[in-house]
Amino acid sequence: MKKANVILIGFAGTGKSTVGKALSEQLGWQFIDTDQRIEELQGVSITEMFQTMGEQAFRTVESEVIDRTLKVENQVVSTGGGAVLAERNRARMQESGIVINLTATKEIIITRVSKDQSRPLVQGNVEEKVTALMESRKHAYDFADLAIDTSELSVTEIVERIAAVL
Ligand SMILES: Nc1ncnc2c1ncn2[C@@H]1O[C@H](COP(=O)(O)OP(=O)(O)O)[C@@H](O)[C@H]1O
Ligand SMILES: O=C(O)C1=C[C@@H](OP(=O)(O)O)[C@@H](O)[C@H](O)C1
Ligand SMILES: [Mg+2]
Repeated sequence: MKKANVILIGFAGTGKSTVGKALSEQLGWQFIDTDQRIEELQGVSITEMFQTMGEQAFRTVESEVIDRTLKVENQVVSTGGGAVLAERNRARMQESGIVINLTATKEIIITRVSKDQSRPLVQGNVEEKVTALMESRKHAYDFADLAIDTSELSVTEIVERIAAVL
C-alpha cells in the first residue's frame, strides 16, 4: 500500500462516514470520523457548535483534530465535507494517506442529506443550499488520489473498490 492511512473526503452525503466505518471493519483498522471526534472533544453536537461558536471556530477545531488524527497510521479517516477547504488540511491529508473522493449526483445527495438534521450548512431549503454549496466547492475535492461515484453503488461495493487499490 502506498501510504499509511485511508482518508475519505467528499461532499456531505456522499457516504464518507458510512463507508469509512465499513472499510475499517473489513481492513481491521481503526476508524476515525473527524466530526465524531470534534463532537466528543467539544461535548456538543456540530449543529450546536455552529450556533454557539460559529463556523470559523468549528473549522479551527476541525484542523486541530485532523492534525492530531493523522499523526497515527493504519486508520480509516472519514472527514467532514468542508475539511478540504483549508490548504493546511489538504497538505496534511496528502502526506498522511491515500485520499479518496466519494462523489454522488446532486439528486442523490439531496435525498441522502434530507434524511437527517445534523448538517447545519444544508438545513432549510435543502435543494437550494446543496446546489449553492456544490457549485462553490466544485473543484475542492480534485486533489484526491482517486474518486468514486457512489450514486449507484452499495456500501459493500464501494468498500470493495477501495480495498482493491490498497
Ligand atoms: N452507497 C450508499 N447508498 C445508499 N445510501 C448511502 C450510501 N452511502 C451512504 N448512504 C446513506 O446516506 C446518508 C449519508 O451518509 P454519510 O455516511 O453520513 O455521508 P457523509 O459522511 O459523507 O456525509 C446516510 O443515511 C447513509 O446511510
Ligand atoms: O460540508 C460541510 O462543510 C460539513 C459537512 C459535515 O460532514 P459530512 O460531510 O460528513 O456530512 C460536517 O463536517 C459539518 O456539518 C460541515
Ligand atoms: Mg460524515
